[in-house]
Amino acid sequence: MPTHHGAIRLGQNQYGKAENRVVRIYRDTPRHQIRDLNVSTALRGSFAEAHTSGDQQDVLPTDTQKNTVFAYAKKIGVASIEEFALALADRYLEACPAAEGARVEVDEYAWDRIQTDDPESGGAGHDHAFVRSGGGVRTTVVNVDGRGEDRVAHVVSGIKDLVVLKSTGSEFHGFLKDEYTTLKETTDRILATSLVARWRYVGTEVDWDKSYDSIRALLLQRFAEIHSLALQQTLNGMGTSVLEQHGDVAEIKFSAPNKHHFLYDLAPFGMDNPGEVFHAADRPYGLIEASVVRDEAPDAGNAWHAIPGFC
Ligand SMILES: O=c1[nH]c(=O)c2[nH]c(=O)[nH]c2[nH]1
Repeated sequence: MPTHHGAIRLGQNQYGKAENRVVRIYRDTPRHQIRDLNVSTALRGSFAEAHTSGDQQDVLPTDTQKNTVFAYAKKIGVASIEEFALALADRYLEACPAAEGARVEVDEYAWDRIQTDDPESGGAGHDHAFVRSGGGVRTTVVNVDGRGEDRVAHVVSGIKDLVVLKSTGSEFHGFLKDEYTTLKETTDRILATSLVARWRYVGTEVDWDKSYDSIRALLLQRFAEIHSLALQQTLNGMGTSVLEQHGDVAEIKFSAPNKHHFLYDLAPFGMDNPGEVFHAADRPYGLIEASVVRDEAPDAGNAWHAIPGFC
């Protein structure tokens, strides 16, 4: 048995209610609106006693955190996931004096109106029937430290599960080779990924929905436009465009599995295969992670606290 020296103490900790699935319907007119959320909350601060002696007097229960999410969906509504998360974080810090910081993560699932042939809808879709949209899950992670004059708020928003593919316009060649290299060089391959992108805002005076729609559209546009020499180069190009066009974004991080599509060998069946039939390999996948940052960006502080999956 090795001998270990030194005192043993409680390390970093936080606690909250994960994955509150709250759906807010706006039904003030016959044309309903929906905001469909997955909200996770966590408090950090002076909670040592809860872990050591088991004294819970400073602990705002996770059950209360959950109730607050649902109560706030009614009380203040969901103007945007960022506004909702910021309001919740401030509320938890007000309600729980021992908390020094609050982290609220919100995913939002988008719904489209179902298109019917009803002439009255004028092609604008049904008033109260929806179909879940593909095309990525909107995310935000809000961290608020302190209260009043000492309050510091960080917002990292993003998109995940954005599955995109180019059937040409992607090359990969000129790479380093050793005795284990078998990969063939190519000037025409499929490029596909399930993108996660998260970007950090400089402040909180942002038109959140507009900014999200614009960055999402820009990411897709640049993925389509950039003639890819590697997924790395595509990600850097996408991130650079976001920072160029959005002065309120300090940095953007990507995590992108390279969803390999291998040309299937049809020669045994006497057929050629000029980029037509592929095996979509599930795993292993190349995992490409990159961030693009603005030199003079303010310090990230706790902005990336407990966001896994990025380098
Ligand atoms: O876009 C790519 N980047 C890589 O680093 C890589 N490595 C590899 O085998 N294929 C690819 N494709």
